[in-house]
Amino acid sequence: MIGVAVKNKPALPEGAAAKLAKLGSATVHEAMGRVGLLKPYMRPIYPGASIAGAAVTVLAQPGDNWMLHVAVELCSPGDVLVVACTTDNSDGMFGDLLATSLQSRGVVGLIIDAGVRDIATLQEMNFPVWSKAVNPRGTVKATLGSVNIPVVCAGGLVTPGDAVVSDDDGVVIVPNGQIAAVLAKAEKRASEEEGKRARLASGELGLDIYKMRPKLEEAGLKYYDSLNDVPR
Ligand SMILES: O=C([O-])CC(=O)C(=O)O
Ligand SMILES: [Mg+2]
Repeated sequence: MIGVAVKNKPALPEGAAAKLAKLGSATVHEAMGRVGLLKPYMRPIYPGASIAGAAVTVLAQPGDNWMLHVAVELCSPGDVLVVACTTDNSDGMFGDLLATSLQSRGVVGLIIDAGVRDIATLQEMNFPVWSKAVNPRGTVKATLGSVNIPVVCAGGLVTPGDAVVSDDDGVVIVPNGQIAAVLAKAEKRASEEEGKRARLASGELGLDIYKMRPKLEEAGLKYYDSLNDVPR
């Protein structure tokens, strides 16, 4: 689907973005049933950023950032721009000028399965980007793609209005219709982790907390006092 720009998309449930950002990509991905992650080559351009928001999607052509300019107008406060390419590309499609434009519309970050440049300025601006590459190589504005259609970005399906959760660990996509259920599961998981963290900090072993000893024994694990005692 090329040459299409869709103006509207579903909103996130009220308050979901802040909760998802706080829970983080690892907990949200586990709560989804260990799915939803983009490929781990998608790295933040600086550490410490943690965002969640509604996806505005772009399908761009390699070496061409024309559709990013089309997308800016279709973004609303709290959105995250998600850029996929019709074929593999790592050119520097995005920099501080486009970021200035997105920030003026309240966009909280960019996920791009291609390259980004001007990263020192992006860090100063507090505009986080997760990308495949950092690359000063510039792009043209010559070939149509699309905005706000379903795209595959870094191996993950992203539909406009899905929740994007990104932090130092990576990027996870939560389909819009699953957000409430995933939030409930993720919050339960986070509170259970708090209890576990306190027990581990006090020196209790995961082996005991998770009742692993009988299963390890059943699987055949044997302890020896010294390497010399091991039959061979
Ligand atoms: O202008 C471009 O093509 C990308 C860029 O560097 C910017 O947005 O600052
Ligand atoms: Mg620039």
